[in-house]
Amino acid sequence: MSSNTSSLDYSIKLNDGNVIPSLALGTATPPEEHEAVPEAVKAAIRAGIRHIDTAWYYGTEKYIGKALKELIDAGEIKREELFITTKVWPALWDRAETSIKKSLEDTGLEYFDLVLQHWPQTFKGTDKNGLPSRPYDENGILHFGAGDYLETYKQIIDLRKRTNWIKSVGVSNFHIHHLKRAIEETGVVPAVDQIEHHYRLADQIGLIEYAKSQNIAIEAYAVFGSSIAGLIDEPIVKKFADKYGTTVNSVLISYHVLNNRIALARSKTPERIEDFTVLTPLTKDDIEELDKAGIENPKRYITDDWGVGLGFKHWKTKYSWEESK
Ligand SMILES: NC(=O)C1=CN([C@@H]2O[C@H](COP(=O)(O)OP(=O)(O)OC[C@H]3O[C@@H](n4cnc5c(N)ncnc54)[C@H](O)[C@@H]3O)[C@@H](O)[C@H]2O)C=CC1
Ligand SMILES: O=C1O[C@H](CO)[C@@H](O)[C@@H]1O
Repeated sequence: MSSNTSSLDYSIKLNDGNVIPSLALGTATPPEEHEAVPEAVKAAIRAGIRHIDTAWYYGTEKYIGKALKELIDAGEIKREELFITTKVWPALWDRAETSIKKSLEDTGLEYFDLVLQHWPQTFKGTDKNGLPSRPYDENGILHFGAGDYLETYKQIIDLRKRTNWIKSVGVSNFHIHHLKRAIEETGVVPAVDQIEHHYRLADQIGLIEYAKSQNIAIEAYAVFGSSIAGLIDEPIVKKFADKYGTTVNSVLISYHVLNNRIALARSKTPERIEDFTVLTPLTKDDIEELDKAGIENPKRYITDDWGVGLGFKHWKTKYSWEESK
């Protein structure tokens, strides 16, 4: 690896032959920050990032679309140079076509490079605003188990055959048993599994090994510790940033990129987004040290377990457990 290698130089060939850039800008942004999304997307693309991760659920697709249109119209970038991912949310589990159509309309795109099933879960009903988002009832219970979760993956596969909307098909938050079932029942191995992963989430190691055995690429989310940026101030991360003269953002991204995983990273600050592209040349020993620290002190930031068995045992979400059976 030369000293001027950048995380932008890394990409992965998916099991369907398509190539995915190893670094993506994440866009799961709180509503009060949606207006900042176009500038973040523009900053990312201007910094050389070619991969944008979004989802119907995030409500940010029209803001992404605005930025893309501006850059494409100005001749700064071509659509085919970008890799854009969307996802189908569990409340739309049996309406993948509706979901993807809306995502296409909002982004103004003609196709997505990757469409993921967001969770191996199905929700019933709508929220208090009438939206199929997180449909908690008046007692604060989220009713899930509306149908067979695999229906969503099957519908996305079918849509790829019937339309020109989708290049690659994948899943998110699937554990080993979900992946096995998806492969057995459809014969289509997901191109990626997008999961929470960082050095403090040691319980993903088995899943990652299984994915590798099936040639499923791993996309890591919450690489900075999600919305609370919980990993940014960790002394061990700072230590490696200081050792290599880089930033904590660069260390946390490089941990994945150097391990052949895709890192999804979010910020609305252009200077930080530029730091995402800097590679920290972590050695095998550095990575082992990070892994060891995580095994000793594990942490999961996204606690929407919804009974899908991701291994997080310490969080009480308001769901009706009975309905998941
Ligand atoms: N498939 C799924 O279920 C999920 C997918 N995702 C995807 O992954 C992306 C990344 O994950 P996120 O949860 O957004 O979190 P993240 O781990 O990328 O952290 C984002 C937060 O860190 C802050 N931050 C970044 N650098 C910082 C610094 N140097 N100092 C202080 N704060 C800093 C940002 O302002 C933001 O609040 C999402 O945006 C989304 O695209 C995220 C969660 C779940
Ligand atoms: O993608 C997602 O983002 C939210 C929170 O960041 C999470 O619930 C969902 O899976």
